[in-house]
Amino acid sequence: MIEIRDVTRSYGAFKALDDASLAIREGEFFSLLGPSGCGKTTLLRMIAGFDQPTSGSIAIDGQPMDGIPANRRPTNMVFQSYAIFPHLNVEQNVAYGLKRLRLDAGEEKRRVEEALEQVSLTGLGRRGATELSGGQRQRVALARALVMRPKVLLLDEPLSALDKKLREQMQIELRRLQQAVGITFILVTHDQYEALAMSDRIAVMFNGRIAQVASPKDIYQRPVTRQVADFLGGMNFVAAEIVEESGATLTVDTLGFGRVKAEKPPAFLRKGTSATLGIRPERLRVLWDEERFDFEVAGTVVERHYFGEVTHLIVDIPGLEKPLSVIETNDFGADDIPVGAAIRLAYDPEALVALAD
Ligand SMILES: Nc1ncnc2c1ncn2[C@@H]1O[C@H](COP(=O)(O)OP(=O)(O)OP(=O)(O)O)[C@@H](O)[C@H]1O
Repeated sequence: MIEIRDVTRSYGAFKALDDASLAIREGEFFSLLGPSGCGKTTLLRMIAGFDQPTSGSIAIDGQPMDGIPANRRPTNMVFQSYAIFPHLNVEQNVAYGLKRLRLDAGEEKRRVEEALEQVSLTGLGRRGATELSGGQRQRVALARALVMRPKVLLLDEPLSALDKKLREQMQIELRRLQQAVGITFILVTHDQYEALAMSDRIAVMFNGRIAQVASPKDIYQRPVTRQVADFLGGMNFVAAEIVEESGATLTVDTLGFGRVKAEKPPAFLRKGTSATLGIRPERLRVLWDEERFDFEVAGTVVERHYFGEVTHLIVDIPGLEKPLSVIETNDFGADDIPVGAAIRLAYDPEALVALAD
């Protein structure tokens, strides 16, 4: 649907986007995720036609977009600062872009009503734009884009101005909306939870480069580099030495976990070189009393932090440079484990991922 091929955008010697290639599928909810300045808005603006690649090409629906201005592309953009017109009411705001299509009055009205219904604003059409909450204003901005029936809706941090609770509610609504209208959504965000919660697939970006493209689950559970792992929530890193490589499996030696097997990430990990293993804090489980597990590490609790439904334990493991971070639910009393306690932790070897540095 959208083919981005070897796209670079330079400002002088600086590359805001550096040789990015990406294929976004039709009907997909796709997110561009990364820290501030990584180039995600630059890429979105080039898809929209507000900016041109220095080199490389973008095609939408098989059509090369070189030289095609924004208003002739099958895309529509919703901005972070949802600039709706304060002197117009909701209906007029939504109908604004339709004017140049010169539809007859009945058809225009139908399309506006349909768009308002899609964003759950039915009945608020006559409301003044200034008489709306932040969430409602964001919906007007969405309706205004949807009413144009784009093939691709581009969203540049559309929820970042909303408070946390409303943002979470809008995330669910946006996802529902995308599934209902069935068009391709491309979202720019620096919020990993937002990307995980809404997307079919995510591209994680750093310094103008795409580091990984995968489903939320794969990005979270199978990050390919340390940087991706770190950006998407907590991760324990354990230094490892690669002793054997067979197909997709690596055998590595670690000080804390001993010799373990881990799935090989794509590219450049060779026998004899060092690597990093990663394991998420929630994939470590406290073993109680006589409970035994095939895969255990033993250590001492050095810190305990209570978070209501979970407790966060920091556990010092002999041989490990850094203590492990463990997140345990409180249903079995993890919140009662005292600092200084000797504990054992179970882990599933499948939860250990080998990461490229
Ligand atoms: N017109 C410009 N001239 C020079 N540098 C620019 C220009 N526009 C963007 N940049 C630089 O390109 C890099 C990428 O910017 P971009 O806006 O794409 O980042 P981003 O990932 O969207 O970040 P944010 O989340 O902060 O919006 C930044 O370092 C930015 O300073």
